[in-house]
Amino acid sequence: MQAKPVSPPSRLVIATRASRLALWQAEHVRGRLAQLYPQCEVSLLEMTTRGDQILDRTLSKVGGKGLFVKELETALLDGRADLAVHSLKDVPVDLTLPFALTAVMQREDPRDALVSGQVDDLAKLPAGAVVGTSSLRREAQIRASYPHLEVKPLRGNLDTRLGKLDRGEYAAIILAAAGLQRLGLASRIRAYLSPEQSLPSAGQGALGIEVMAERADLRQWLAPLECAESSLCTLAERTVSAELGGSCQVPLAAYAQLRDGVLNLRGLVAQPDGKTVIRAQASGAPEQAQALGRQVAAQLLDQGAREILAALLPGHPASSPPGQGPAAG
Ligand SMILES: NCc1[nH]cc(CCC(=O)O)c1CC(=O)O
Repeated sequence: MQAKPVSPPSRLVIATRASRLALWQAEHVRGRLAQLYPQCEVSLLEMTTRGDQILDRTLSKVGGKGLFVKELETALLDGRADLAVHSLKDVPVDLTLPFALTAVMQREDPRDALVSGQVDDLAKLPAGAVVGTSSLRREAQIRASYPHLEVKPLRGNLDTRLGKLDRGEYAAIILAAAGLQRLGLASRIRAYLSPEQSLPSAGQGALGIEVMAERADLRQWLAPLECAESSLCTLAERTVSAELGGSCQVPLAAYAQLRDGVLNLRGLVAQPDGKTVIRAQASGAPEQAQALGRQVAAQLLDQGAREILAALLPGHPASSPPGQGPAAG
């Protein structure tokens, strides 16, 4: 039986954070929707989230899970907005009913980027030079490769972070290439870090659209925004995070690529000081995205991630020996 066709929407409201990057992303979705549904009036509902307000501490210490997402979800719940646009890497892996991640859009550049007034390579910085990032994932990978550098926290939106670099507080900073490119700031990028140098975060560079799961109408309207390849790659990546507990208090990276019909997934767990870095990878059919994610997570745990997680997150299920945690879902 065919699904009953729904008439196109006459009005859609997009919930978004009010940062310049978030607004660019929401406008991007608005543009796509305007093309698909020319009769539809699409507007933005700008919101400030806890993640935007807390600037004095690193998010990992605040317990960052969903900090950029929660407020937008209240707008979906009470009907002020129909959809929320997120950077996928900020969307918790345990997002669950009544909400649903309904579309992952085509991923742009997933890489981390080096921004600096001084060098185009971290290796060229003198001992003790200060590198800015608040991501434990970036910090651990920098410390592992460049133990002579100092890593200091760097918070705030993109403009704030670049301002701090320009005022000389850091010799270099690391940011997601996608954010800089979206805001027309690609000229600030001095070098792109390869996945070998800095394995990206699960979902980095992709946008995710969240709705109330019950809105079947919306899910049908938004389906054309979905990118099958980005969806499979980020599903594999997010499965790694989910299996390892999905915390941003752990240096954790996962990056998948689809090439010639084969999905290749890499994962990494590290100690924040970079003294131990554990890597795993697996390849298979794209339909196996979730299985590959579980496989990479299991390899990481077996190779020592379990001890790292146990030290960083005492009592977490992923840190207990096999068989003692809850069944993986
Ligand atoms: N954690 C904040 C955040 N969330 C998404 C991006 C960049 C855009 C993206 O990855 O899609 C950034 C900034 C950064 O990491 O430099």
